[in-house]
Amino acid sequence: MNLEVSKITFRYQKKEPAVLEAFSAVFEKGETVAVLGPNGTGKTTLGKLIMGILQPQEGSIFLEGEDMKSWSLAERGRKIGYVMQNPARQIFSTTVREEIAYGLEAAGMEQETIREKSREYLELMELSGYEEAFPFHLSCGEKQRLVLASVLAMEPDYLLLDEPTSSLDQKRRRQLGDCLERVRNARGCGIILISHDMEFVRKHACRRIFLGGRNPGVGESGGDEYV
Ligand SMILES: Nc1ncnc2c1ncn2[C@@H]1O[C@H](COP(=O)(O)OP(=O)(O)OP(=O)(O)O)[C@@H](O)[C@H]1O
Repeated sequence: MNLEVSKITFRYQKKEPAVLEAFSAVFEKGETVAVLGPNGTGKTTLGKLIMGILQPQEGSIFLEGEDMKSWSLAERGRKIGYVMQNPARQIFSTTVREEIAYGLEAAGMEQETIREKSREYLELMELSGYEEAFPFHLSCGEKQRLVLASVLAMEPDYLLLDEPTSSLDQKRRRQLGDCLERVRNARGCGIILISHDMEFVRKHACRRIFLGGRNPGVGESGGDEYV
């Protein structure tokens, strides 16, 4: 059971150097893999390729052995919950309640289940009481937590989190870390964590992949891969 990125090459412009060249990686269910590297080394690009927002010029991405090339964004999104680097970009409803319910409704869940899941995940992200709030009036950290709540509520097989702690205070980072451990342990969720937050990575990642060569500030561990 895994998500396999196989020899992908991607460039934004034909004549420019490739951001990723023949890049391969395997992300197993039940493990948290951190994707690290200096600014501009292609971490967010890799996330967008996995989600199908970008298409590689070469190579393929397989989910449980199946090439996702022809999958729609929605099909990928049901399997892989994605929290963008700037989560405000993925909020489009006019209330917090509608935002979290949107994906659950699209997945055909009963209204009662939607209410229960919304309550559970808003509470988990400490957003109870914000149900009628206009999401664009929330603080950065609250928006990030709303997107996390919406994505977690879908209980996807994989989570792809691009800088999920960037707007969170220490307490919320800890809560997110605990929550990721829970979804990994309880449901065997595979977690891909794009992050510069080394404390968070050290604590929660089982394995680390470095883009753009070695990162001397980090210290090596047995499972590190340098690409
Ligand atoms: N839409 C785009 N068009 C052209 N070039 C782009 C585009 N998006 C990103 N790039 C370039 O691709 C390279 C990789 O960008 P990317 O955002 O994937 O890096 P990153 O490792 O996530 O960086 P950071 O750590 O700063 O978030 C950078 O040189 C960036 O300028």
